[in-house]
Amino acid sequence: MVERNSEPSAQERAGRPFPVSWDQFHRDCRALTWRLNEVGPFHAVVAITRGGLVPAAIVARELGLRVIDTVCVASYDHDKQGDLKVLKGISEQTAKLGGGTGKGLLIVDDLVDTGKTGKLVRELLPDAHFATVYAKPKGRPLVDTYITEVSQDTWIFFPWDTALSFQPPLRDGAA
Ligand SMILES: O=P(O)(O)OC[C@H]1O[C@H](OP(=O)(O)OP(=O)(O)O)[C@H](O)[C@@H]1O
Ligand SMILES: Nc1nc2[nH]cnc2c(=O)[nH]1
Ligand SMILES: [Mg+2]
Repeated sequence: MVERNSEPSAQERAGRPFPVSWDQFHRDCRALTWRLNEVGPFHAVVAITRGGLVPAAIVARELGLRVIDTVCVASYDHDKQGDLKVLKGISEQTAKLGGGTGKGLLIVDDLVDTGKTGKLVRELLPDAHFATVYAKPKGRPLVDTYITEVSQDTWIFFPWDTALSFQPPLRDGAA
């Protein structure tokens, strides 16, 4: 565990682990697309980096969309949330497709937690449709479409951040 000072990280505060496999993530992204298919059509997908890139690729593939842009945001340093910074906004071409307000654009992220990232991107593109795969209660009101809600004290472990590892048997003190 990376610990930089004595303050507990967001991950430690969350406590309840929710590991997601590639298979599960793919299934959840497909389920998200089923819902989005009823809402569209969309002109383009806007992925919130970096976590939004993976679901954005799957959703774009399923919806037949080939224009994919990014809003690049830096906030959590591993698992501690600092000030939000927009490192890159959408291109002029994508902004035009969204009529300046994001209408007809589909913003995709892996999850909303506190909602800070979602709020910032919604301010940039108020009329866009915002979809995430997972949602925690604080951020949920910001999202138009999501698949699975988890409690606020859950920490989601994504497959690109994790690896298979040995677990000791319950008898030997495993949690
Ligand atoms: O609702 P919030 O409390 O703002 O948290 C949600 C954001 O946190 C994670 O991204 P992170 O900032 O960790 O960066 P990453 O996508 O580059 O991993 C996640 O991918 C969301 O974008
Ligand atoms: N991986 C991961 N990143 C997050 N960023 C904010 N909340 C979470 C979470 O539950 N899991
Ligand atoms: Mg992110």
